[in-house]
This record gives sequence, C-alpha cells and structure tokens, in this order.
Amino acid sequence: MKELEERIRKEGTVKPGNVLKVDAFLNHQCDVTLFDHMGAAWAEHFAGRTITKILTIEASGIGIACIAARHFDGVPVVFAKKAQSINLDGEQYTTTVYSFTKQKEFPVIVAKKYLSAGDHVLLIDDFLANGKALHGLIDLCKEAGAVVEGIGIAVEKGFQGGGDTLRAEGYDVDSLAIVESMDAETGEITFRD
Ligand SMILES: O=P(O)(O)OC[C@H]1O[C@H](OP(=O)(O)OP(=O)(O)O)[C@H](O)[C@@H]1O
Ligand SMILES: O=c1[nH]c(=O)c2nc[nH]c2[nH]1
Repeated sequence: MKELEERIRKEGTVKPGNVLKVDAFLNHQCDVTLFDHMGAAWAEHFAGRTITKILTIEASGIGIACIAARHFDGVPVVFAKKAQSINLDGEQYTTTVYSFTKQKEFPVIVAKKYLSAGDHVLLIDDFLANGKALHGLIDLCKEAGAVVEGIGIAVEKGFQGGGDTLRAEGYDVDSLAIVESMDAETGEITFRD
C-alpha cells in the first residue's frame, strides 16, 4: 500500500534493535483516515471470505482493528488481553506471548464467550516481526475451534521472518507494507515489492 509506505518513509525512524518507530501515525498517535484506508485494503484482499469476527491483541492492534471492522460489515472486534483482571470472568482461552517492545512474556487471554467454534476470524495487528503475537492468537483460535480466515497486518518487518513462516504454514497474510531492510545508522528503509 503506497500510502502507508510513504508515511513510513516520511515519518518513520529506525532505532537500534530492529525497531521501526512509527508512533506519529500508527501506534501512539493514530491517523484514523489512514486506518480507514488500511481497512479498505484488507476488505479488498479478503473479499469473498466469510468473516464473523476480528481478533487482535493489546494494545496497538485495537484501534486499527476497530476501524477495519467498518469494512467487514461491522463484525465484533475482540482483543486478547495481556493481563488478568477482575473484569475478566468466566472460562478463558489462554496462552503466553513474548512482547517485542516490552521484552517479556505476557499471558494472552480471551474469554470463551467471545470466541467459539462457529467463528471465522480475521486477525489484525499493527506489526508482524517474529510472529510471536500472531502465533499466540492462532493458538487461541485453535483452542476455540475457530477458523482463521486470514491475517491483516499494517507493517511487516520481512527480514525478521515471522510473516514468511506464517505463509509457509498456509495462512493468507496481507501485510500492507513489508520492510525488507532498514538501517539504524543511515535511516534507510527498503520495501519488498
Ligand atoms: O511478530 P512479533 O515479534 O510478535 O511482534 C509484533 C507484535 O509486537 C507488538 O506488540 P508489543 O507487545 O510489543 O506492543 P503493544 O503492546 O504496543 O502492542 C505489536 O503490536 C505486535 O503485536
Ligand atoms: O512500534 C513498533 N516497532 C517495531 O519495530 C515493532 N516490532 C514489533 N512491534 C513493533 N512495534
């Protein structure tokens, strides 16, 4: 998606440790017009698929998933929580995920009443790096017996391999910008065609 690539080039910065900082428009300050265009792009890619639910993970996927849902007939958006809470009751699907930016393991939890065997799920997230977050969400879908229809990602860092592993596993991964390489010293970013 050219619009997203241009925003990354203009406003993104490359930090040491394979971190691309795009918090001016994607995951701190949120450009909802851009999110709307991203939702439209995923709707075009996944047209013809039955989607009953969008599943994402705290925190940065939530806003993007909610705007994207408007392009999928307003299906419910469920976000996996990364902490137990007195607000979480009833039976739960749980797994653990290593957080890329927080550099520690988190529990990942969805209440059973919000994900079930009849669901056809679109997974949405802001970033795909090593694929830990997505594999966690896939595990929860497997536990629930829900079908993963596809995966919509804003920014994939292709050089970290998570996206290609998921494609090799048979998942339809639609990443709107795939960073092929980035250099923290020069700031240069190249995209996969
Ligand atoms: O493919 P991976 O290696 O799993 O990296 C991608 C994940 O990393 C970020 O989550 P993180 O927990 O770092 O931050 P967040 O709480 O802002 O979403 C991002 O939002 C993805 O969920
Ligand atoms: O803002 C972010 N930049 C990144 O490079 C990244 N990788 C995973 N999650 C990420 N979030």
